[in-house]
Amino acid sequence: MSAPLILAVPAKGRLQENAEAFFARSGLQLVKPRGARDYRGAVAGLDGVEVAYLSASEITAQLAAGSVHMGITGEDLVREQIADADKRVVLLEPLGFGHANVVVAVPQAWIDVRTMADIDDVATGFRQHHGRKMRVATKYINLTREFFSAHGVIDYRIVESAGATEGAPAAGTAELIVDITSTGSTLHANALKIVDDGVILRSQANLVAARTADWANGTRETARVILDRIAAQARARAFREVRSRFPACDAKLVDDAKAKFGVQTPFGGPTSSGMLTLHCPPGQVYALTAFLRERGAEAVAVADLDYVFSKDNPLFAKLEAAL
Ligand SMILES: Nc1ncnc2c1ncn2[C@@H]1O[C@H](COP(=O)(O)OP(=O)(O)OP(=O)(O)O)[C@@H](O)[C@H]1O
Ligand SMILES: O=P(O)(O)OC[C@H]1O[C@H](OP(=O)(O)OP(=O)(O)O)[C@H](O)[C@@H]1O
Ligand SMILES: [Mg+2]
Repeated sequence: MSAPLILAVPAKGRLQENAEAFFARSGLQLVKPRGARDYRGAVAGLDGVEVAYLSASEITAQLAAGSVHMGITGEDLVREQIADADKRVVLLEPLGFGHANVVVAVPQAWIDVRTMADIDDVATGFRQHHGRKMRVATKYINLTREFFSAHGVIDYRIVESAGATEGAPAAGTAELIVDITSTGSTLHANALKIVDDGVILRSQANLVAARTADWANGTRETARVILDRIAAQARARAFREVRSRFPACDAKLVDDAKAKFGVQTPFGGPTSSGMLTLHCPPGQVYALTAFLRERGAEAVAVADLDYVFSKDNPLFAKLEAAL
C-alpha cells in the first residue's frame, strides 16, 4: 500500500510567501484543489504528496512528532521547540530567506551594560537591591536558559511572552528580553539594544525532515524525487553557464580558470575544436569573460540555468543517512 509523503508548508506569517516561491523555483508547483482557504494541497504533476499548510511553529512540532515527513521552518523554532533536535529531525538545506537572529536585548538607557558579563553583574545587583530576580521576557525559553547558563547568569527569572515582547521593559513587566530580530527596527522603536556577545542564534528558514516519520510505502522514493528537483535548482542558482569556442582554449587554460574563478566543467572539455562550457559563480562571471577574451575568445555567451541535474542527489543522501 502506498502512503502520501506529507510536506508541511508555512500557511501564514514571515515564511509563507518565500516558501511558496522556493517550491515554484524548484519546479514544484503547490496547488490547492479546493481553493485558497483549503489547508491541504498537492504538488502539480507529482503523485503521492500531500501538502499540509500550517504555522511555522506547528510545522516544527509535527516534524518533531514525525507526523509530517518534511517541512519548511525557521531554525530558531527547531532549536527552541525540539529537545535533542538532531536526533528527531535533519536540517537538509538552509534556504536563504527568513534570516533573523535570536538576541539578548536590554534598555538603551543601561549605558554601562554591553556584554553578558555586565548582565550577570546587573542580575546580582538587582537581586540585592530589590529582593527579587531580574526578569527576562521571551518566548524562546529553552534557548534563553541554555545561553544564560553558558554565560554563568543564574539570578534571573523568565517571564513567558506571547507577543510584543519588545514592549515588556517599557511596560514594566520585565527588565530585558530575548527575541528574534531581522532589521532591528522593532528593538530600536522600543529603545532596546543588543548586547555585544548576545546573539544566541543566527537563524534562517530550512528544509527539514522528520527522522521519526513513517518512511515506508513509497514515501522515501517520493522524497528522492522532490529532493532531486530542489538540489537541481539549488545548483542552477549557484552558477551561470558560460560558453565559448576558440583555438587557444586548452586544459591548462581551464585549470587556470578553475583556480581563479571557482568554475566547474560539467561536461569536461574543452573539445578538440576548443568548445568549452563552464559553470561559473555569478559574482565571477564578468571577470571570467574578460579572462577568456584576453586569451583569444571572440565571443562568450552567458546564460542563467533553470536546473542542473547530476548523478548524485546530495539532499537525498543526507536524508537517507539520517533514517
Ligand atoms: N522579523 C523577522 N524577519 C525574518 N524572519 C522572521 C522574523 N520574525 C520571524 N521570522 C522567522 O519566521 C518564523 C515564524 O515567525 P512568524 O512571525 O511568521 O510567526 P510567529 O511569530 O512564530 O507566530 P505568529 O504568527 O503566531 O505570530 C520565525 O520563527 C522565524 O524563523
Ligand atoms: O527586527 P525587525 O525587522 O523589527 O523584526 C523583529 C520583529 O519581527 C517579529 O515579529 P512579527 O512582526 O512577526 O510579529 P509577531 O510578534 O506577531 O510574531 C519578531 O517577533 C520581532 O518582534
Ligand atoms: Mg512573528
